[in-house]
Parts: sequence; structure tokens; C-alpha cells
Amino acid sequence: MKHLDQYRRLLAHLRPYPRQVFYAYGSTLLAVGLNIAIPQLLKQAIDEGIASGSSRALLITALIILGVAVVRVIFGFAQRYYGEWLSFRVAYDLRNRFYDAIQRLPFSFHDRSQTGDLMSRATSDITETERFVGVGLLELSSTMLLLFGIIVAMVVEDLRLTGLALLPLPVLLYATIRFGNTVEPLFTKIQEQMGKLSTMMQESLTGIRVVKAFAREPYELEKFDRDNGEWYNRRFAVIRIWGNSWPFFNFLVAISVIILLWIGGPQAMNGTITVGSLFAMISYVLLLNNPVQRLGFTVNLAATAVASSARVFEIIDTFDELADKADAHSLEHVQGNVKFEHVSFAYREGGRPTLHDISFEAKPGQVVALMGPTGSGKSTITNLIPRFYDPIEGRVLVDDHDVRDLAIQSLRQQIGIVLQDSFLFSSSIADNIRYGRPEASDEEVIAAAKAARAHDFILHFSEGYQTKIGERGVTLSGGQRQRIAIARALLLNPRILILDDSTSSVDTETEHLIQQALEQLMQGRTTFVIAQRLLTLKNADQILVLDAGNVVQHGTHTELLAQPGLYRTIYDLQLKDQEESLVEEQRA
Ligand SMILES: Nc1ncnc2c1ncn2[C@@H]1O[C@H](COP(=O)(O)OP(=O)(O)OP(=O)(O)O)[C@@H](O)[C@H]1O
Repeated sequence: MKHLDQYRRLLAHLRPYPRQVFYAYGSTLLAVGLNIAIPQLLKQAIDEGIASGSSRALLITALIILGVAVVRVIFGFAQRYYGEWLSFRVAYDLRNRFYDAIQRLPFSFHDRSQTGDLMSRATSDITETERFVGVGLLELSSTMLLLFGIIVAMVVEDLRLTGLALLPLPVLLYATIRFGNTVEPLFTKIQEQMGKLSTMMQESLTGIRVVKAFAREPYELEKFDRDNGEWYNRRFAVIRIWGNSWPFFNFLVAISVIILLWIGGPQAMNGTITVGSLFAMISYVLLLNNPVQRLGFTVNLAATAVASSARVFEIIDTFDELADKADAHSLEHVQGNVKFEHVSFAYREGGRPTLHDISFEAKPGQVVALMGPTGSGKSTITNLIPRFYDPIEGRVLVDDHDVRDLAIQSLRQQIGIVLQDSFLFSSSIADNIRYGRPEASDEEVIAAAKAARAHDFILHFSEGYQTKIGERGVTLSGGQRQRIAIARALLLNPRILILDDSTSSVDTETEHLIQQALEQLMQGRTTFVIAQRLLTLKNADQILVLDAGNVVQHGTHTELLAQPGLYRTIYDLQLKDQEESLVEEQRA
């Protein structure tokens, strides 16, 4: 079978739990054994009780059947209990491994992936997989065991009659396998569609303000309805195949019964076999009725699990191209020297380079301002320092170590990042500030917030530092969020800093506070700043002027202003206006 490897891999998830597997499968085996015993008991009741008129034999058999039924209930419970236990445990393990992969995988992976699709794999696909690995697999094993046990019991009873009665069996097995192979690719399509729906849901939730602002709710609804309808059609197609198949499965069982009556009936009449024996044979075949009816369901589960687990494993197996080397060097005491040596970079392998042959050196404590038109590669340069991506040519060095030779965690712990749209988690303000250093004391958190000019507004909330941010808490303004992000970076006390000084969306008072906070943050650290403000540019030790991924000019504000080029053009067009307010600010 082509999916054998996939099943093997799924089964490997049961290996850590031998005790539970033993109980689950042990009770299944015993429950099946007891099921098979019942027709024998009935045979005895007929042949030794009814036929010979012994009510005592009948009573004893009835009591034994009662005992068997009670014990079977206990095994049935154990089977269910441990089956569910295994289901949830496998789901727990898979979900953890999936989350671990998502945390571990580099930016390039997240650039390619859609959040909604990943969410759908983490929820719907793992649920489909867990249902099979625990309960589904037990049920399938139970059916197979029962089938095998019944064949053996029937052969012992009467070989020739068994051969005839089970003639439809190969058809049943063939139809089951064919059914599984037909529905499996359909399930892959169903789960892919579910991924698409989740992506759409996630996007419209994230962008709900845009949807409402443009009054596009009807359009979004129609788009969603179309894809939801497609999901329904795909799901229904499977149900149709299933619906067409299982009555057919039951029909095959009915044929076996007919054969038994047709051939075995006359034999019982002429005494070749006993009536009890014929009854037992028919009971055996009828025992198959329920499992065969559920066979479609279990095969369905198996097929979904193959499709879904493939989607889960695809993420878990994704190669992490940025994984630490075996002999990765751990960065301990950093000076903060950052050097780019002939660095070229492309976001996609084989794609057009975004950066071309960039070289410069930032000495410890220097401020390097990056400026240039939108899309010129400013953020891309800053992405290479914490090794969010690797260059395609050249080297990025921190304190003369190629960042590819460093343990990535140790490198990133030395780098603080404050961007314009800093993300905050939905937890307390204090927890957000200590995100990079969970062990920081309350005093340190407060000191960082004070330096980031955030302390005062935090104290205005009734719960102060314990105020919850986000969906179940307060909504912070852009300027407040940025100052929390600055405090978060300050607490990390990084040697290298990456920040964006644009504060366009806030009032002048807040802008002033943010500037003060940023200046405090920059002190004594090697800083890369995506510069929008004249003051930042004037204070920078060096300015890299970028255009279409090339450094077209390099120098200080005074040097660059003195020569013709992009810097002077941008200065004339955008920055000159700030000169006046700067003079006023300095005067004040
Ligand atoms: N994750 C990504 N995947 C693919 N291409 C990207 C990615 N991020 C940026 N780019 C592309 O790389 C180029 C440089 O982008 P970058 O964000 O570095 O520019 P920027 O100078 O910071 O622009 P802005 O001032 O508008 O933020 C752009 O053409 C952009 O489309």
C-alpha cells in the first residue's frame, strides 16, 4: 500500500505509551474473543438444551452468556477509555511538535506560509489524525481481529460450509481497499479547502477595519460563501461515495446468510450438521454486520488521517536552513562591532536580489542611519544582522564572527529591535516589558519604563503595571505601544539596536517623548536606525543612502549635504521643513 510509511509513522506515535497500548489492545482482543464465544454458547443451548429438552442446560448457558456479557462490557469500557486516552495523548504530542516547528522555523518559512492555513493544520488536521490513531485504529484492529476470529471459528465448525459462506469476503475486502484509496485524495482536497477557509477567516478578522471602512462586507461574505460552498461540495462528495458503499457491504453479509441457509439448511434437516451448528454459523456471519457497517466509517477515518497527518508532518519536517551549526559559537560579551562584507541578498532562492554588494562597518557605539526611498532595502539590511535571513553572497560579521557561525539565540539576545508597528502580547504591561528577560525584577521593569517615558501613562491605568493589554484589556495608542516596545528593548540591555524612528502617527508631545526615549535607548549601543527625522540623521555617525538595493551614498549629514546626489534631493524635498522646527526645539 502506498501509504504504508505514513501509517508506520503514525503508529510510531504510540510507542512511548506501551502500557496504555497494551491495555487498549489487550481489552480489544478479549472483547473480540468473548464476542466469538457467544455463538458457541448459543449452539450449546440449542443442541444440548432445546434439542434434548434440558431446561437445566438452557439455564446454565443463559447464565454463562450473562457473565460473558458483563465481562464484555468491562473490556468494552477499557477499550474505549484507553483508545480515547491514546487519541488525546497523540494529539497533545503532535500539537507540541507542530508548535515547536512553527517557533523554530525561520522567517523565510513564515513568508511562504499563510497563518490561517497553519492554524487549520494545527487544529482541524491534528483532530482528524488523533481520531484515527487512538479510537479509529482500535476499531479497525477490532474489526480485523473479529474477521479473523470468525473465519477460524467457522472453519473449525465446518470447513466446506465456511468456504461457501465466505465467498463474498474477497469482494468485501477489495471494495474496502478501493473505497479507502478513492476517498483519501478527496480528503486531502477537503483539508486544503479548510486551510483556505481559515486563511480567509484570519485575513478578514485581522483586516476587519479595512473591510468595514470600505463597506466591503457583502463582497467578503460572498467570497467566503463561495469557498465554504466548495468545502461542503467536497465533503458531500465523500459522503455520497460512502453512502453508496456501505449498504453494499451489508448486502454482502446478507448473501453469506442466504448461502448458509440455502446449503446448510438441508444439511441440518438431514442431520449432517446439527441445528445448533448451523445457527452458530449464521450468528458468526451476522456478528460481522455491525463492524462491516462501520468499516466505511473506519476506512474514512484512516483516509482522513493519512491526508491530514501528511499536512501536519509537512510542517514538522520542514528543513530549518538557519539551524545552528554543530560547533556554533555562543556570543557572550559583545562589543557591538557590525560589518557587512560584499553582502548580496534575495528573499527567494534564485529570485532577483534585493541587496547588491553592500559593504560597511559600524564601530561599537556608533549610530548608523539607513535612508532611501520606500522599498530600497533598509529593513532588509536590518533583517540580516539578527540573522532572520542569510545572504546569498558575502558575510555579515558581529565582533568579527560570521553570524552563520554563532548560536542564533546568543546572537539575538544581544540585539534589541523596536519597529514602528511593535507587536505586544495580550498579557500585562509588566509581562510585555520583561518579555526578553523574564527574570527581571519589578524595579528593573519600572526603571526601563521610566527611561522609555512610559511610566507616567502606565500609572494612569487603575491596575498600573498589571493592566492587561489586548483583546481582554485596554487598547493602547500607537505612541503608547511604541514606548512599551522601547522599554522592552531597554530591559534587554542589548549591545546592538535596530529601530525605526518614524513617529508620524502621533502628536508632537508624544513624538517628543518617544524621541527622548529613543535617544536614551541608543546611548552606548551600536544602533541601526531607519531614519525619517532630520535630527536622527544629523546625529548619526554614518548614513547609508540606499536606492534599489544599492548603497549609493555613504557619509555623515554634513558630507552628504555638500555633494550632489539622492541625499540632497531627499533633503530638499522632505527634510528641509524639519530644519526650522529643529532650530526652535534647540532654542527651547
Ligand atoms: N519578506 C519578504 N519577501 C519577499 N520580498 C520582500 C520581503 N520583504 C521585503 N521584500 C521586498 O524587498 C524589497 C526591499 O524591501 P524593504 O522592506 O527592505 O524596503 P525598505 O527600504 O525598508 O522600505 P520601506 O521604507 O517602505 O519600509 C522590496 O521590493 C520588497 O518588496
